Amino acid sequence: TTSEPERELTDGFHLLIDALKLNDLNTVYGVPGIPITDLGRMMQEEGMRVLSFRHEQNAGNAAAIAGFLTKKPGVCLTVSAPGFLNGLTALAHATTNCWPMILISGSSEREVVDLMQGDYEEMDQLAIAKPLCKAAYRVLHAEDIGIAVARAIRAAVSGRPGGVYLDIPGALLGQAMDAVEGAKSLVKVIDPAPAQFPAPAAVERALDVIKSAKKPLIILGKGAAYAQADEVVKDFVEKCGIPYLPMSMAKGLLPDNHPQSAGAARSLVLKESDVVIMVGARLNWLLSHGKGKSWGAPHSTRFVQIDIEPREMDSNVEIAAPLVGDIESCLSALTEGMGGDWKAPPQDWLDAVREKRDANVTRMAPTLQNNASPMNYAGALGALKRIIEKRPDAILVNEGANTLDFARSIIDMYKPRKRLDVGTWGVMGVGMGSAIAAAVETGLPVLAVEGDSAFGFSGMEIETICRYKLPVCIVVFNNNGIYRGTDTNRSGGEDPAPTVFVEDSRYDMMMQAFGGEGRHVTDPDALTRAVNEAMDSGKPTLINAVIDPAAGKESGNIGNLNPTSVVSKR
Ligand SMILES: Nc1ncnc2c1ncn2[C@@H]1O[C@H](COP(=O)(O)OP(=O)(O)O)[C@@H](O)[C@H]1O
Ligand SMILES: Cc1ncc(Cc2csc(CCOP(=O)(O)OP(=O)(O)O)c2C)c(N)n1
Ligand SMILES: [Mg+2]
Repeated sequence: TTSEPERELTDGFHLLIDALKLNDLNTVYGVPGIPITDLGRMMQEEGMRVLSFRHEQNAGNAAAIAGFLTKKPGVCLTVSAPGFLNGLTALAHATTNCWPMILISGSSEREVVDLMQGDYEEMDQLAIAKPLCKAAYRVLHAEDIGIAVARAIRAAVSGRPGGVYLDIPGALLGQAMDAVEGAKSLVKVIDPAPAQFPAPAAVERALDVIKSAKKPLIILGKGAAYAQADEVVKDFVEKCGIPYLPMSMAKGLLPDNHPQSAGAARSLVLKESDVVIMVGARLNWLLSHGKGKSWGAPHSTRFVQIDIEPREMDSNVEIAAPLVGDIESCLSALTEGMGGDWKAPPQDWLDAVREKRDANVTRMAPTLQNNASPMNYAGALGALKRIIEKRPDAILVNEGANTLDFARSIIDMYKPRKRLDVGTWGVMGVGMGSAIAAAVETGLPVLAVEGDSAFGFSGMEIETICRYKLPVCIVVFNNNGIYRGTDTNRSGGEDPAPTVFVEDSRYDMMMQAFGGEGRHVTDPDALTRAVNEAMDSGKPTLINAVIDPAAGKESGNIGNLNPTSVVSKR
């Protein structure tokens, strides 16, 4: 009898790897452990880049930012239960910011979880993930891995991008199947984020509203940055001649020193504009929900809103001209519809905006040139502003309260997707994950400007940065505390106030512990020298920048969001 030729087999491990690689997902951010330790080793063996972190939240934040920067889902890989939960915060953060990300977590077998029999790191992860992300799937059979990965990719990048959870029970990885059948089960996703064209009637309506404006304003949001339609955005803004306000992570879509930039005249343009064109930006808390004292009289502003998500319209205030579609398609249609005889906005409006902006810039300029020691925010950030001006390709990561708010207005950006910060939530702890992903995905130098509290959330990843020898220069604005370093314990007791840290701590010495470069500076000139040296060397560097503990203010610019007690102290 002629024996059957040995059938070649594949298994869940290899099908998952092949499915990711087939779809050009070759980088994974994660923390190893049961049941995915060998998966990470095999990914590396198959030529994927596997970056191993010290905490899954930072790996997830890296995957989230990778999604924002590349328009492909960033992939985070974790163990079950606690590892999954650590990654889930980042998955929810990605979803809140409309960035594509896939969290792949190992999990326990269904039969044990559903009977709650107490497995190692047991948790009903799929159920827990569902409400916190855009889509969540579980795979039970090896032959379904191909379609599951395809679904996860399409769910992450189509329409409004977001986070997707993919649940991988341990036993799935070991499931074997015929290699030929396995290869046939894989799916290369076709056109996962299709262009979505606006309806011609919606374009007409929007143009009519814009034409009627006496004081128009464009607000560019991080959706416009994410879209990577940079030339289309620039052409639209310059053709219509309307002043624009970039939201934090949209800075650099046009250079912040562009003649139409109204960044330094934010208060005036929000209050005075009569038509506002939202481009990939939401009227959420960051824009006072489109109402109240930051804006003109109630219902006096008419909104044109460009967004891929139809349900975003009327979320906070009435939208006079909803334009549903992707940024590129919508702006191209508007630009085309403007035709050749488009009238620029009234000159008195353009003059008012420009005069206000230039007056504010002129008033601020001298404060940015001070060499005070210990430093204040303006002096330290003035130095970093001048460095970024000379290094427009560098990526700036930024988090903190005062460290965030002052940097956002002081450090101009000149190119798209160069400023990575706390996003829609205002969440602390995204710094090191963002810095690692920025360096890995772009190969460009990264300057991370961190409040000392913000740095503390993800600071252990400086070992990760040293281990992968990433070109990241971290500047810790050390004011000995959260918002300030001068708070005192109101009870008069021994313990320090909840918002202060050890005095004169030396974060630079932490970096030296892992072989990185550590510097300690107390004035802007020394800060300038240290940052330039770090960015020229490309070596992992941490600069401990001493900031006057009294220089900050509670919660930076958003202290008003804090509830206050009306009960007098007993
Ligand atoms: N390619 C795209 N085309 C159109 N809208 C997009 C695209 N990508 C994301 N968006 C939308 O952009 C908006 C981003 O808003 P938001 O995160 O509030 O920005 P910002 O905080 O900068 O104002 C979201 O409502 C999202 O649906
Ligand atoms: C996950 C999470 N936990 C707490 C908080 C609340 C917060 C907002 S800003 C901030 C740190 C501010 O201090 P820092 O030293 O970084 O900056 P500076 O003002 O220059 O001194 C905290 C703790 C948030 N936003 N997210
Ligand atoms: Mg601080």
